[in-house]
Amino acid sequence: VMGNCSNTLGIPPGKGPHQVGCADLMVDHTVQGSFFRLYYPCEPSPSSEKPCWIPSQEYFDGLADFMKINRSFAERIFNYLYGSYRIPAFWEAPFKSNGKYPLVIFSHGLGAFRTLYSAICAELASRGFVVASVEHRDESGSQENLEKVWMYYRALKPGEEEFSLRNNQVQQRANECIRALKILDEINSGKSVTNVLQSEFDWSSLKNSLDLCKTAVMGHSFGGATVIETLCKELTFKCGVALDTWMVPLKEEIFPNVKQPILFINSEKFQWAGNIIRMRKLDSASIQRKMITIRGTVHQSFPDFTFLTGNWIGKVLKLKGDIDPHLAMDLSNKASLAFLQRHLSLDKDFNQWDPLIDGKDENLIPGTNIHVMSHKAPEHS
Ligand SMILES: CCN(CC)CCN(C[C@]12C[C@](c3ccc(C(F)(F)F)cc3)(C1)C2)C(=O)Cn1c(SCc2ccc(F)cc2)nc(=O)c2c1C=CC2
Repeated sequence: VMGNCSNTLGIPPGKGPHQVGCADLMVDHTVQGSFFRLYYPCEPSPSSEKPCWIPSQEYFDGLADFMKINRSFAERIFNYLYGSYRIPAFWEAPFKSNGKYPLVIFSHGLGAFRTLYSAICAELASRGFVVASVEHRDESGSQENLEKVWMYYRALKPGEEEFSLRNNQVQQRANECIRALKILDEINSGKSVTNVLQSEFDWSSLKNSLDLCKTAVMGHSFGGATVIETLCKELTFKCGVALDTWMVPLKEEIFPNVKQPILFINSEKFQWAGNIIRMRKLDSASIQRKMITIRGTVHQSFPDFTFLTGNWIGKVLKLKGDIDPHLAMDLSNKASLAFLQRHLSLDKDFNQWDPLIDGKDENLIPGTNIHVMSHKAPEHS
């Protein structure tokens, strides 16, 4: 793990009643395996510490590759800027057994990895969800794999057809979300699981603690496309929350097969007409499909970076929008909680935020800010 991660400021902790713990599970090193970080309601445990936000140096290398910058230069920059941050959760704190919790599977964006959305995952866990943030092995992220051989983000080869690569990747990503669900289903029914990572966490303490009838899938950008692909493949997922979705990897012919409710939460700056038009093709008279846009946000307003960079650098690197990042994250999380309560039939008080699902807030736009010509292009065009 990294050096002195002294900075507990930065990423905001969950606002709900539960303390949050986190633990990593890697079932096996093959591509058939599964690797995710679990965020869960935990017993107060002063002895546990909050782990570093970036688990190991190789993640900085993965980020450097992704951003096409020199690795050693990036390592120095990232260590200086981000090396000291912790995530708002207690490492391997004892699981709080308290009835059955609903489950959310989270899918990260292109070039990202399982720890970068901890503000979202920790908030949900503090509200009484168990959240599995999957680490995808489709070479769209950076992660440890195959006996610690690293599979870095793979840039497109010249001439490689982006769509077929991305569609294959989104299928693999969906399968990884479904595998994580299956593994948690086995743990829930008391099956013992071997964790290839050194971990003191007692995974058997999760036995009978998940209500798998109340399962949702959530994701950012490429992870938003993964939400749609996963809903299509696995009906156990009752609904989806898609954050600033990148619709490019998806085949439109699967859209009629998606039967579950979806909440699209978009940033103001990332979206474009073609992408919105494809989201609109998922509109349905019979299945609830909602869309809201958060004023003053950018694509990176959803991952944790948005909290960790000073205003000046954050704006230049487009990691921050004009809106206060805490306010933007609050609106996104509360709208998500209200939508999850509605479609997982939870008996909580998240329905207090129902107006946000309809964009009723001064910092929200119902639907989108992108003007999409509503008429269809003439057939003969
Ligand atoms: C030139 C590279 N070129 C690659 C195709 C474009 C790179 N890019 C814009 C970036 C990510 C950026 C970023 C991160 C992190 C710092 C840091 F300094 F804070 F570390 C800075 C700057 C560079 C903003 C995106 O790809 C945007 N994006 C993302 S970003 C997900 C992510 C990745 C790494 C993170 F650390 C946090 C979040 N996920 C997607 O699923 C999709 C897209 C676009 C379409 C689909």
